Amino acid sequence: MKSAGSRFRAALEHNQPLQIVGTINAYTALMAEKVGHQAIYLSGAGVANASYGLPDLGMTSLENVLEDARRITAITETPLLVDIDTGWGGAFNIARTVKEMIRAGVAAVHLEDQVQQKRCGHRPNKQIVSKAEMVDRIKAATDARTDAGFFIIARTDAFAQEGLEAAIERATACVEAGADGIFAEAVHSLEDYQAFSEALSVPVLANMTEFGQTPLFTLTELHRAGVAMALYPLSAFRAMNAAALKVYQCLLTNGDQKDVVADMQTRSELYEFLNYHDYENKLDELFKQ
Ligand SMILES: C[C@](O)(C(=O)O)[C@H](CC(=O)O)C(=O)O
Ligand SMILES: [Mg+2]
Repeated sequence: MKSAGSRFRAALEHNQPLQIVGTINAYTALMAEKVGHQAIYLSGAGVANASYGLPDLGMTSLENVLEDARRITAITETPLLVDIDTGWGGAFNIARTVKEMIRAGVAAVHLEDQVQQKRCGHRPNKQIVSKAEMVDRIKAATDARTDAGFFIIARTDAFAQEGLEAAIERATACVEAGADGIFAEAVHSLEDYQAFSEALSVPVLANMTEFGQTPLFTLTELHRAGVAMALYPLSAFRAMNAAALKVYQCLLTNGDQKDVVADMQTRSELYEFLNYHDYENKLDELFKQ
């Protein structure tokens, strides 16, 4: 079996752009895999929000994110991209983060140039570290690779503060430092993506997060702009949250769930994704009366 990183590289080669979908937990990863997605994502915001009920402000740790990543890699071979925020510290911490991610069966990570007290990329008043410091982060990450296939994406949040040219310059420096891909965060237009992809020799990632700074471009539009990876970090999570809220409100208001049963995934659908019957048959076979 090829390493997770090599599987990610293969998926990237065969899908242009490669859709990378957020899977907030192991079960949603199973659903994404079974409907045919080739790459999945563990969002930093998602771990903070869903697993800890916290905002995406750099409050979760390496161990917190690893725990959620391991649950996903234990159940699916679909390559997983993980958001490692700022890498959780200096060069040695970043090296340890990369090694632990590889050990956990993760295929790829993105490491960003915000200060440790980071914010969501689509919020105002983000602060970034110097280009030199970001290059050091990337060098620490690429040097720590214990699997040559492991895919390291440098994310730059520089566009918001410093504009397109400076952001491309920073991205170029990250590529020179060994980054395998560039995540151009919170850019505004297809022309911006085009400029990144034309200037860089590595695949560019576009973040199609909803309710942010970037319009929700189609896959065809992104392809034309030279984008290689399209990320949907929290799309399913946002939809799940709205559905759950509706159920909680309905139970309170109506005193029963009849009005929302039609919105629910059925027991048999759930069992299908879980391969439930295979497990049950095995049990019957092993413990025949
Ligand atoms: C991609 C991201 O880093 C994430 O953690 O999922 C977020 C997504 C979001 O908050 O919409 C980001 O873009 O900063
Ligand atoms: Mg994030």
